[in-house]
Amino acid sequence: MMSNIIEIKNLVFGYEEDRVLNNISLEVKPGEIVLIEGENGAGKTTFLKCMTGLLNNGKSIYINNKEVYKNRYLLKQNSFVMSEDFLYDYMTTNENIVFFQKIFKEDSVFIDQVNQYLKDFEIEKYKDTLIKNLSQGTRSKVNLAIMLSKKHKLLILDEPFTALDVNTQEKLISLSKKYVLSKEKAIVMVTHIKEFKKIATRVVEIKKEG
Ligand SMILES: Nc1ncnc2c1ncn2[C@@H]1O[C@H](COP(=O)(O)OP(=O)(O)OP(=O)(O)O)[C@@H](O)[C@H]1O
Repeated sequence: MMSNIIEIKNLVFGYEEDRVLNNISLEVKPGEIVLIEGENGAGKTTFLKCMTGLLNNGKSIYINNKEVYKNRYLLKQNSFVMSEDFLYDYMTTNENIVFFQKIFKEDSVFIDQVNQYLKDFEIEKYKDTLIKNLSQGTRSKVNLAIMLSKKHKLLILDEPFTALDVNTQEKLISLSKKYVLSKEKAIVMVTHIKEFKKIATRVVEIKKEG
């Protein structure tokens, strides 16, 4: 029996009084690419943020049969690319990489891997540039290089392509296919890009409340 990478059990969440997510459950297995669909405002981003622990403190989210709430170290196996990144504007690309290595408690393999992605994405020349001076697309690539290099079992993607060129989109798609084939990692994503939707192994719809 393959164990789940993550389980969401009866998740209920609302920002104020109104519920956005009402009793959502989902189990994700290694090798799956789950596409989350739903109309605008249905709660797709909210759902992904609950999965990452950015909202709701990890309540109702289970990794290794333990609730992330009170066991936040479990989040270590998640990596996520959301519409906003967490890069520091007044540090260079390189300084951000070293900073995130510390935050994620990664070893030197992490640095080598990020540098390889910088090469693959053809943005090596921006290593000593302040993040605030990068174009949106280059910035997204730096973030992606960092997040893909973090050790993870689950990659959470919320419209990661908005600022990415077709070349980088293709690289991310072929990387994702490897996740499916190796059956070691999984992806949960929200995207409107057709090419990326095609590689989903499952579609889950979130319905708007009320
Ligand atoms: N920070 C917030 N504070 C209060 N309400 C919020 C906040 N973020 C989102 N909402 C509300 O929660 C609901 C779900 O929003 P969410 O962004 O999760 O939907 P979505 O399905 O991702 O939408 P879209 O397809 O438009 O990106 C919406 O009614 C939205 O107005």
